[in-house]
Amino acid sequence: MQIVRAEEMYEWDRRAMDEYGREGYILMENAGRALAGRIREKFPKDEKFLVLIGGGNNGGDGYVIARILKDQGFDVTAVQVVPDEKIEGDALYHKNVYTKSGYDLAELTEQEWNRGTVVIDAMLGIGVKGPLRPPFDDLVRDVNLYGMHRVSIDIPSGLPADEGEEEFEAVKADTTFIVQAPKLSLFTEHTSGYYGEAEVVDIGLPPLSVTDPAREWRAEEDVKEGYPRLPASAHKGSRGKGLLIGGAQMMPGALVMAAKASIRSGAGLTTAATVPGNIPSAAGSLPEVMFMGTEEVDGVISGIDTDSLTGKDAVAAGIGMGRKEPGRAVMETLLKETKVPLLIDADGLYHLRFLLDVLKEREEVTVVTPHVKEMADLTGESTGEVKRNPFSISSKFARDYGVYVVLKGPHTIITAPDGRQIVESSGNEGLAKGGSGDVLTGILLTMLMQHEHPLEALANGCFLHGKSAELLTAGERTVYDLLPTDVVEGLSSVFRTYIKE
Ligand SMILES: NC(=O)C1=CN([C@@H]2O[C@H](COP(=O)(O)OP(=O)(O)OC[C@H]3O[C@@H](n4cnc5c(N)ncnc54)[C@H](O)[C@@H]3O)[C@@H](O)[C@H]2O)[C@@H](O)CC1
Ligand SMILES: [K+]
Repeated sequence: MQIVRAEEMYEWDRRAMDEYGREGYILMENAGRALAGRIREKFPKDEKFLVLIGGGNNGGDGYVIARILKDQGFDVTAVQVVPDEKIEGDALYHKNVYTKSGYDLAELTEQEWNRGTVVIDAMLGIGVKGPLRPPFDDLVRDVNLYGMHRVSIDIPSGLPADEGEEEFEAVKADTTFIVQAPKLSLFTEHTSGYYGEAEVVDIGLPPLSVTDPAREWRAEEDVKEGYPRLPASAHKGSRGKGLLIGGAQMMPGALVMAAKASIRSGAGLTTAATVPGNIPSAAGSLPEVMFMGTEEVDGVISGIDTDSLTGKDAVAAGIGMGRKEPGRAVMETLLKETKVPLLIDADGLYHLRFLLDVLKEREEVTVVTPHVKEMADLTGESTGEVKRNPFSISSKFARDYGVYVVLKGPHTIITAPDGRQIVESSGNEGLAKGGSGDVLTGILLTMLMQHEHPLEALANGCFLHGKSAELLTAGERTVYDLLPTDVVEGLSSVFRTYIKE
């Protein structure tokens, strides 16, 4: 499903009207009808609806919804919250249809606030700009104050559609019925909570009017269809030979988790390169993995034999390797000498910020997998800026350095060097734990070896990781006790449920 900025949504509407012959009032009728249909399915007939109608096309949707619910015998009070002269164009057309149907508009009194059980918020849509002006400022506060179920149309009134805005006041919806396509603010941390339970409603735009915004929200079906199948003749070479580099004397666990995740997600052969002192214990717990000692100074990796890169299908580096000086030279060597996809995570990202010019020179596929803080450090932005602008900041970094970016969070945003983006939303707060990222790195290493396109590889890898957590917490585990190592074991259920034919 495509994710749009407000201007892209307007462009779809414009194309539908100007190029594909749909009059604006017909689009509005279709939108309102589809939305009313979902409201009808969701709420029983004994609810008392209070529809708040604003002055733009969002209000126009409100008029259609109020009329259709009344046509169907629902108890609806409709209130136009702006003066008559503000209602124009398609919204005015539908206001007239509403009144000609014999339906009244009410004044918004204390009694109406108290009588309603469901408020339909059709006050402001994606056209909101700047701080709320009267009467919307008070109305938004009132909607949030009264104890009705709050249903927002398209977007909670007052909420920006796009990323970036820091200050706003908005309806805190319980349910939002989004028109046609999710907007960016559904995915940014400071705004997503306002949507409540969000559902996208298809309003039937002509398919040709829908242009590709190059931003996609992944659904389970996409993963199932796109996942590469293993040929019956699969051997370890066709599943991929991966190299993981990381771990320091005091941090053996990260590499062990990543290596285990890599083989559990289907790698043909995984080699783990780490400081020699860690190998006996790690090898004991992972008999399927090959181990290789690196050069070592003060308990951290200080050099790697570049021959070990030969014959590998992908390399992942940086987890648990520490931030001491010698690591930087190791990362520099890897950036220069790795001729296959190279994934950089964790402490590797710390070193990378001093090696951005080397990164820019690198020609082969490179993947960085930062969380918000690491992204902030890489780009020099504050964490607040990254949280508010995850789409554009990822996109800029990906384009500037020609890399794939996996910006990890409740909605992970995966960006290709050409700016194409996929949002993967599976997973839950049980994953917010040390070690989760290491497991993801192991999975992504395997995915990079098995998929033709890195963007697909990364999206599917994030899906496996997130779904594993979801399936586990739907069963024996909870978000409190879920461990990264459980997520590795949970991969079996994800493959069985979603991938296996
Ligand atoms: N053909 C179309 O145009 C369609 C429009 N749709 C609906 O139309 C909406 C967008 O319509 P509009 O572009 O008219 O925009 P809105 O309905 O979001 O709002 C525009 C109105 O809000 C006022 N406003 C903006 N910022 C304000 C602020 N800070 N304080 C107070 N008032 C403010 C403006 O003066 C204007 O009257 C979508 O969200 C969607 O609900 C959908 O029905 C799909 C079809
Ligand atoms: K709204």
